[in-house]
Amino acid sequence: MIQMQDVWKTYPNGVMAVNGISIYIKKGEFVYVVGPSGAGKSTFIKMMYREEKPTRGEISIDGKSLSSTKEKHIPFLRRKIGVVFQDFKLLPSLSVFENVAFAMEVIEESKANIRKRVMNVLDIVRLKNKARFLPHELSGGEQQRVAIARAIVNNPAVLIADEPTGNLDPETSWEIMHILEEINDRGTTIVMATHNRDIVDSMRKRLIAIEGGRISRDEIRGTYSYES
Ligand SMILES: Nc1ncnc2c1ncn2[C@@H]1O[C@H](COP(=O)(O)OP(=O)(O)OP(=O)(O)O)[C@@H](O)[C@H]1O
Repeated sequence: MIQMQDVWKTYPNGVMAVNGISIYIKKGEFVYVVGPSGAGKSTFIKMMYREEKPTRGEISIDGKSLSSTKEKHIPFLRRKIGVVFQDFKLLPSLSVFENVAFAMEVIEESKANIRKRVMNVLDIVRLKNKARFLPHELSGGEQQRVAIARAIVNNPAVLIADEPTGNLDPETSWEIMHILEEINDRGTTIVMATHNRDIVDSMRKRLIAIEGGRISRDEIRGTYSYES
């Protein structure tokens, strides 16, 4: 599903953020990415959705190489990948429904089908009853649930989450995790960078630890064990 072969990333300012990472993530896996601040976690996952390009090495998603994908085909590739951020990134003047519909691939879709699909994903994140609300009328956890709905509306093969619980209290973080687990149960591969020790240690999943831009641990049901 996701393959990286000896991937390196040096930023233009000379910072060597990722230094020779090779991994294979299978379809349907749930993978935590942990490590100290500045270890290279965000850079590692940004390269998966082509927000950053590797300086060296090969990345492929679903057998398709990211480096040989032409710029004009990047949007098609991105549709295979949904992304969720720590700070939600919702459009403030659009309702919950519109935020999700806006992200939907709508070529040759009837209005009724768009509505059906949007309401279906709002149901998955348990926000059907708030479809008309604006983002500022929602709690942080609800906003993150909208962001998750938006990320899965095109039915991506992979959902990438960069510290999705970073701005949320523990109880709300757990709600988000249960939703991500449900989405994973439906077959979506999930890669999640996190500093949340409790979650990692309770929901034991594959764990990739990054330190100094390299993989320091790759465990089937790993524990956090970092100073956070
Ligand atoms: N756009 C950029 N330009 C230059 N350097 C960058 C850029 N983005 C990140 N870096 C540097 O690359 C290194 C790795 O950063 P990255 O954001 O990948 O770490 P991280 O593990 O996600 O950290 P955190 O847990 O604090 O989010 C850091 O030294 C950081 O300062």
